[in-house]
Amino acid sequence: MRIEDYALIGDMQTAALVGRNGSIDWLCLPRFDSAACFAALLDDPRAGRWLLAPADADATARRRYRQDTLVLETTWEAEGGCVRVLDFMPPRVEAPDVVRIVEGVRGRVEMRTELALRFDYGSIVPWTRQDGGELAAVAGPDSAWLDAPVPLDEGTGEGTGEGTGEGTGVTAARFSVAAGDRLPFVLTWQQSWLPRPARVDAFTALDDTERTWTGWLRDCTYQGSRYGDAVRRSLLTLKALTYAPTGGLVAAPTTSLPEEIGGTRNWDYRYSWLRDASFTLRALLQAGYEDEARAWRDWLLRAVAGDPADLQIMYTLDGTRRIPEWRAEWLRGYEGSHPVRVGNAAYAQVQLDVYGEVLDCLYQGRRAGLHHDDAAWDLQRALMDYLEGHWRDPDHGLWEVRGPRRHFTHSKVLAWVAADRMVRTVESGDHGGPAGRWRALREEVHREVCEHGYDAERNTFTQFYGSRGVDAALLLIPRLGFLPPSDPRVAGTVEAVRRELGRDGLVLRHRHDLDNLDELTGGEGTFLACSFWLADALALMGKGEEARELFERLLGLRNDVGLLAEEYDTARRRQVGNFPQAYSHLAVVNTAAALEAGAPVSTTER
Ligand SMILES: OC[C@H]1O[C@H](O[C@H]2O[C@H](CO)[C@@H](O)[C@H](O)[C@H]2O)[C@H](O)[C@@H](O)[C@@H]1O
Repeated sequence: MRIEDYALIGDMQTAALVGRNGSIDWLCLPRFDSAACFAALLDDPRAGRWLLAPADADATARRRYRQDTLVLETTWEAEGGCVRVLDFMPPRVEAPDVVRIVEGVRGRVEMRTELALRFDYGSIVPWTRQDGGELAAVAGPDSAWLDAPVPLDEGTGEGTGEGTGEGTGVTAARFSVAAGDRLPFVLTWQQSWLPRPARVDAFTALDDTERTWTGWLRDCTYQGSRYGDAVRRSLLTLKALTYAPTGGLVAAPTTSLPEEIGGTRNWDYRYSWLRDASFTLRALLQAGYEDEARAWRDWLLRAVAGDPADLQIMYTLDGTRRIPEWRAEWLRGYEGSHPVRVGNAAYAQVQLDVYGEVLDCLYQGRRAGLHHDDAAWDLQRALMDYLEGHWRDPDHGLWEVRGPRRHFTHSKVLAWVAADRMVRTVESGDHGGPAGRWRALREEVHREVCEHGYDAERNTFTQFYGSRGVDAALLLIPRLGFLPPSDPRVAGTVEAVRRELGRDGLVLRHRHDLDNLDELTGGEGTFLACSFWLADALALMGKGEEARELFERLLGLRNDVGLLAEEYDTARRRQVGNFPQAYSHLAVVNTAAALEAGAPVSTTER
């Protein structure tokens, strides 16, 4: 199945991907970054999945989310009639649950279900048994129960013709659903040494789940009407990527969905990047969500506590610093794209832009009315002190290139942002600090960037000092307030990005074939967030019509339930990269808000 054939359900601690064919092919329990118990997404059904669909192979499905919720509703037209399946994960009380309710709509439809639990990323077939009328499965630290309203044929699954079958630990059932029937299936997980958690009533859980999501969205202050639906779906998606117990945020709930089909640029995004989280929080703040911003700020204070020299660009959801990267060699990868990576070695990289991202986010939070205590300001000062001594260092840049460190122009621009936001905070009278020194630093960084990061002959800022390439991140220059949109260097850079990185109207983030940027082979799709940034830059430059056209084209790339991956392959016309990706969804919110307000404003003007 294509990446866009999946929909997301989640409980703000983990998430699952449900395929258009009724199969849940990805689920990590109990947390986003735990091992997957369904990993068919990255291999085939033998790596674990849960299918629930009409037995009729020619049945057709229509999907949507119920109102403003994460309850997925799939309506099947099949031989004999019509059925509806509701898939969701209720707000977590004791343990994670996946609930699937089958509702007969018309006539009588034959259904089938096949459950193949495969703990530890598809590698462990649990021991299963019938226990008090339900299926119980256990292996090592994991146990799970399937509470089903129909008799289950345990261990003798009929097989799907796709690799699962008798004797391979597939639990299956066939049953029929008549109009008016409502059949609830509940899968529950628990650590294997603990007793079975209390049973969840599926219908009560449905009400609770709907109430939770619609209640959350009721607090949204976003006013726009033209793009309101898209913005609400993106906000819900961003919220679904937050880890409620700590306030951390994952960049995406998946690992190793490839940036190029069949390629090797496959990464694990189930961690909290300071950059992605800062961007996300600015988008949520813009829509009035202060609680999330406050929770993340507290997460940040805990995660980065200590010496600012030890600041990492990413952490796990609980703030753990070490995220070793390894390969799940037994998984073939999405459509053969291997390796499948777990963990992310980028945690040890130096990416100096992160300081500017965090300081900008905290500055925006304060402007939005978020109360800041002295601990937050002390942290900001410590980060700024560190940056003052290190902004001249080479780094790996925001694209995390796995090659030598360089003087990335975007990283230096963000050093300017850091100094600028600190100066503005002092000027606003909120806090005290050496504003004069920071002002001088701001000047110095600006001068250096304009001297070394700009190629006058080509009239463009360059990816790094002396580089032949450009970088789509430079589209942010006017939005960040580094130069006004009317500056000819901004226009020149936007032109250069379109010329050198443009693909069918969208943009790559950079080119891999110039300057030996990294040691990896193969390419990647156009980067969706950067394509939104192009729309922002165009609007700022007074090209509102072009910006709107591009934005609406980007909205058209969302799947049938409004979701976007990280990238889009314009040649194959399909989404690529991890899915759904916070970067892409927060860009929907930011660009929509800016376009609906007339034209985007720089983050300093908001
Ligand atoms: O493709 C290169 C890099 O891709 C990942 O980084 C990207 O994802 C991060 C999370 O969304 C984002 O913060 C960063 O800007 C992106 O470039 C991956 O994590 C890296 O290891 C990889 O080198």
